[in-house]
Amino acid sequence: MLRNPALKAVHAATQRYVSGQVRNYSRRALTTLANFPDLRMETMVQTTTKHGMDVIHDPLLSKGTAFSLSERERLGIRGLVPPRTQEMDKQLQRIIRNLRGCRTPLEKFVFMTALQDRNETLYYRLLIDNLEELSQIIYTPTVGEACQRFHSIYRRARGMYFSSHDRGQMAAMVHNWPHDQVDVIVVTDGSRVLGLGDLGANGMQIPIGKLSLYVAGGGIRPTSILPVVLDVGTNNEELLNDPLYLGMGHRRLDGDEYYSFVDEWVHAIQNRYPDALIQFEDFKYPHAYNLLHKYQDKVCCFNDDIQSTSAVALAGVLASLKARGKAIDDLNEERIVCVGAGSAGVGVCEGIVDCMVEQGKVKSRAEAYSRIWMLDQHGLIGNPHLGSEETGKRAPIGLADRAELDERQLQYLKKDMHDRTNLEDVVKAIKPTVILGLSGAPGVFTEGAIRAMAEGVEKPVVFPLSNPTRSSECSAEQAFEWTDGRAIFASGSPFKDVEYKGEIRKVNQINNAMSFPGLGLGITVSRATRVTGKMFMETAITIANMASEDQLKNGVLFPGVSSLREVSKEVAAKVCEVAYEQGLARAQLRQGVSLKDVIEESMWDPEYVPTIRIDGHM
Ligand SMILES: O=C([O-])CC(=O)C(=O)O
Ligand SMILES: [Mg+2]
Repeated sequence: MLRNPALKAVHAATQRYVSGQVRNYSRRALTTLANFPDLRMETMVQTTTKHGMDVIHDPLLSKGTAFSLSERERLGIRGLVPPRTQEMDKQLQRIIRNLRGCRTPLEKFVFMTALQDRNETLYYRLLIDNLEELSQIIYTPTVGEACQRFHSIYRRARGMYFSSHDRGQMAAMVHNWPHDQVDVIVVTDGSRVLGLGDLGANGMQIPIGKLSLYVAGGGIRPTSILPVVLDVGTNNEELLNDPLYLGMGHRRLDGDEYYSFVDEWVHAIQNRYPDALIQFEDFKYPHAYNLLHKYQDKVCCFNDDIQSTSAVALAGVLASLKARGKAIDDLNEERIVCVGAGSAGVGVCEGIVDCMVEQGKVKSRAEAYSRIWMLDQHGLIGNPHLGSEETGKRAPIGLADRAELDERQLQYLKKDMHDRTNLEDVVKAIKPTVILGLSGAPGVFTEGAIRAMAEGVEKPVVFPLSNPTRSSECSAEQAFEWTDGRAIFASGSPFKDVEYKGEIRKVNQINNAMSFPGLGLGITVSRATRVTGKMFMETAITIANMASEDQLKNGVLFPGVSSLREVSKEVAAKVCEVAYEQGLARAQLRQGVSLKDVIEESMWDPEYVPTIRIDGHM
């Protein structure tokens, strides 16, 4: 069909042009490129109507000092950059040296942002080649600090803001975004940024960081992503009183006003980008759930904190079963304590319950719920009508009104235990095999609780999953110390491996970053119309099966962040498979080409490609 001959013709034209055989780029090839924008990537050229400084100052076009002499000529930038053409490897050397010279993680963050604003190709090359080191800067944990300081370190526009004074205008505003093709949108209202609470419009760094991982880890193109903040105000007094704060200076909208605001935005986006995947990020409970339920059957969307966190936590628990010599479908035999009853906590536990039901070893959903003990900031979600005398230590009475618990949280209510029983007493009573932290409350995994857990089981599974590092429920060192080195450990933010009595103990990172880039890639490639629970369940199982026997024996549950592109390919292939199975995929399967090959081909890889200047009349 059109594709192959067209591809070949454009290739040949590029060759002739780049090698200097012809002065002008073939008009025919240009017309093809103009008509089929997708070909630009496959044929490894970038086209532009820009000229001179406009080329240099466009981070999507700029190659810095790497423009070839003939490109400098064609693009009118001869003399505007230093004379020596420097290849990417030399640029990387310089950048790395400067980056490592920064004193603090936040300085590195500012440095990386500046690079992204100058030259995105170089930024993504650097990120991909140093994912483990740099994801800790542009993503968790440093991104947390960058959000807290957003209004002090702000330099340059990126992403879109829709604020309370934009009501009625959003459908028009979306057209201000400069790209016609958008595949993935990450949106936050900044109401619960990681475990740091309400940070209002400062939350913008989160969508930006997540989308950088979509590009670096999932091969989505940098022109096809859109970071968004819905600025519905903030209840953070410090920000409200800070004259440098950049968001709306009023308290948060709530109730109908809030939901109709979000609704206007979703409609506006759907109007211009009907196929884009929308990732809801860092919305507080219960808004997170309500929005998910409102839109998940109507729009291609998901909630990262509820669903991706759930998939990776489930993957961790399943892999830990293997690491403990059990079968992956023995999940129903676990006793799981979950500290945290917000969007992430409830999401993770629902994922575990779904999986138990799917595995078919529980008689009912209620039985699956009975295997999980959930605590919120006041203690166990238990029975308020049991006598209170003999429970021991309890949270101060009167702090909480249990009426605030909703149907979802109440599924976990334990009738035979006192309401608000503290963690240590819960652990002593039930001897959990797994403890999950999704509370955002630093240090809530106390020494007493973890030691009590280690008394009850041979290999305690300890997963403090709150982000960033300072919100972690305990540190890796503490977990190994308190369990005599026996813990199987994973945290949401990275910790270094721990040396315990002369031996290395492995630290795993369970972060939704293992899941969302692959999911987005799978959705984009299959052009799926919806995101489904089955996709997340299969994602979890795929990730859980990635570690080798040897790795599992050594406490490694799955590959680390440095293998994110590999993990994403596997996840994407699975997501595609489910999309076709469920009849949600719109992309045609290509005869004789495996899904994995299609996925691999479609992943963007940051390399400099010839820049072709076209005139504005094309
Ligand atoms: O951003 C992260 O590291 C994971 C996440 O979604 C959260 O903690 O809210
Ligand atoms: Mg999040």
